[in-house]
Amino acid sequence: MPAPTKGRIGVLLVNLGTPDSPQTSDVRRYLNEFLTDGRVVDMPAAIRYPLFQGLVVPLRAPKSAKIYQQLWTERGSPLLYHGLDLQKLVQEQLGNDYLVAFGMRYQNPSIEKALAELRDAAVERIIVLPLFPQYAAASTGSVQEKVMDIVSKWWVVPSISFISTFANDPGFIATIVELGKQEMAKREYDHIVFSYHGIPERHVLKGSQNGYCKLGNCCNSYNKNNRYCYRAQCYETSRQVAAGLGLTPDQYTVSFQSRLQSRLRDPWLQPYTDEALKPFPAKGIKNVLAFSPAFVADCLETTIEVGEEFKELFEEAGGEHWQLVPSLNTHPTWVKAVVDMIHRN
Ligand SMILES: C=CC1=C(C)c2cc3[nH]c(cc4nc(cc5[nH]c(cc1n2)c(C)c5CCC(=O)O)C(CCC(=O)O)=C4C)c(C)c3C=C
Ligand SMILES: [Fe+2]
Ligand SMILES: [Fe+2]
Repeated sequence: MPAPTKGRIGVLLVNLGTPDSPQTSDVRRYLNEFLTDGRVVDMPAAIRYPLFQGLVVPLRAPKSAKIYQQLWTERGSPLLYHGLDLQKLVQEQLGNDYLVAFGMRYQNPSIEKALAELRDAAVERIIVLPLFPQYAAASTGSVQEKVMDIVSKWWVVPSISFISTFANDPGFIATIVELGKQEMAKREYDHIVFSYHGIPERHVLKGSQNGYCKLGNCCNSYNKNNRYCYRAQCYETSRQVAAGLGLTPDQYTVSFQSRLQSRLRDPWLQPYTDEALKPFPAKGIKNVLAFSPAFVADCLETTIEVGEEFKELFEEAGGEHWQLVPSLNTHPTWVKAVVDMIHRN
């Protein structure tokens, strides 16, 4: 009997999500879905839903909508169109043996729709690449949970694998180094900042395997004990990029941004970027180059928070030049890095 012909391999690229439009109603819908995810806000559901849907989101949505209006382009949200462009380029390079779909964890295009495309094409197996370089239970973990939730309800459950972290992937690092070198060729910088999306310290401790991670020196090396520790991965990405740029440890700072202020005042990973940059000018650091290596595409957290808000804070503190390095977006080295990760999987 002839062996069945080989099927196509399904690839699912997933990013976090963005509102359908910058109107308050769409931002509210997005934030409601995002902030009631138990992996993002890890409170009991009986408190999380009324607190966030009833109080936090209604207050936050109009303010966030104004920021999204600043970010929005003719093509819509950068996180979305860069994702769709990446999908197209990766598909072209992988060729017809693969089918590449793109989905968002929150809002659209949904993961349900993207997975249905792969199922309808009868792919042989599925490789899922959450587009978060450093594993966090709130980002990568949430995508994994959602994908497993959906696929587990299919009558035929295909083989499925996840690329859970690429914090030190050579192609990922090489792209950031290339982008950094381009900026460093234009002018001299006194200092480099690697600003990562923050998470509550509690999330790091909850994810600590064998009690290894204690928010101390444990994260200073990246090893089999802290492979999925978000903080250790952020340091690892920074070390690798710094090595590629020929920086010594005193020439760069690793810090964390975007903390969700709450009355609970639970600590997030520190130092906080907005606080870390303020003393720079007084120390003679007047020109700063800032990287956002937790994001593979430009979004609110890079363009607005790092590119505009931190720049303003830095200048208010006496700084002269604050420059954001653009995200990887569809840089050819990054597209190839994604293709290589899929081939290796
Ligand atoms: C890099 C991966 C991300 C992690 C980890 C993460 C954790 C996390 N985020 C929030 C709260 C918010 N994040 C928001 C925006 C946002 N977050 C990520 C990525 C990670 N978040 C991205 C790519 C974006 C940008 C989306 C875009 O449309 O451009 C927002 C919304 C913006 C706002 O209203 O200010 C919130 C809120 C928490 C609480 C958290 C971990 C616990
Ligand atoms: Fe976030
Ligand atoms: Fe750690």
